[in-house]
Amino acid sequence: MKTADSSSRDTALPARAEHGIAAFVTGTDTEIGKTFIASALLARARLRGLTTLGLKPVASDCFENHDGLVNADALSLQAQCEPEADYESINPWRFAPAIAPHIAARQVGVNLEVAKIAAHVRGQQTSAPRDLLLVEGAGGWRVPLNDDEDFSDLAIELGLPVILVVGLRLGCINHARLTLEAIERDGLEIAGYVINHLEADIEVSEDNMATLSRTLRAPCLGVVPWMCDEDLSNTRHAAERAASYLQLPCGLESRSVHVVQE
Ligand SMILES: Nc1ncnc2c1ncn2[C@@H]1O[C@H](COP(=O)(O)OP(=O)(O)OP(=O)(O)O)[C@@H](O)[C@H]1O
Ligand SMILES: C[C@H](N)[C@H](N)CCCCCC(=O)O
Ligand SMILES: [Mg+2]
Repeated sequence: MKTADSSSRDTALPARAEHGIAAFVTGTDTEIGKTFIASALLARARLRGLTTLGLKPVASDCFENHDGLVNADALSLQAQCEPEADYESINPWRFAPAIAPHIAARQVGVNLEVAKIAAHVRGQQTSAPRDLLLVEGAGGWRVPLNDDEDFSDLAIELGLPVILVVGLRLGCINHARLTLEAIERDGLEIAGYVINHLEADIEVSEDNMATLSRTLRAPCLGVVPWMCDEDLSNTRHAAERAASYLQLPCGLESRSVHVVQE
């Protein structure tokens, strides 16, 4: 049984997005919560009855499992895909070392190219269209893919609006402002930013957040608290919990309704 938002019970099917929304997820740095927030946004969409797909087209820091080389980010995004998506389509380019992807690729003789990666993403959009598609980069906005192209060029080639995840720590105000300036200068729409707490409590966090809100001229899609280890042990549950602090981008929030599975 399905229930509409604000706990009023309603068996009607959720309002579906008229057109799918796709966005590129970048961050103020590496390890600041892009995957965590992207997974939470996908979880929010899924819980509202929308179809979802999360892609991590290029990943370094991969490990071997029974399926071969896999990456934790891609697995986290895969867990939020509705309907399910196969691993290969989520993360076709994967490299073991936990280093910058262009260097990891070069070490094994692979040249990462925007045109090929963009073609893969477009192929997914066409063959498996979803209400919400999120494409996660790696590290920050200007991380290279090769000697001439950056992850930002991939977002530009795809013409995707950008979601900026701001990892709340000392230094993030500068990183967030510079990143938004760069995205604007690159001519892309900013779908919004998310403030993600990287510690239980940082000094003057309210003042930092007020400064971010004053200086980042973009919609704030949410402020996600630091979650303790017990909450993170189940990644699907953690994403669903974080989802409650977020709004979906690009008008998707108002085009969907909360659905509770019984
Ligand atoms: N709000 C939070 N509460 C608790 N842990 C968090 C939170 N946000 C992120 N983390 C943890 O911080 C680590 C880094 O987050 P995440 O992997 O999402 O970073 P990233 O920006 O995607 O990194 P990369 O550049 O490697 O893709 C992960 O272990 C994640 O579970
Ligand atoms: C391995 C790591 N966690 C990320 N996936 C890749 C981060 C690349 C950062 C490159 C840089 O800006 O120096
Ligand atoms: Mg990540």
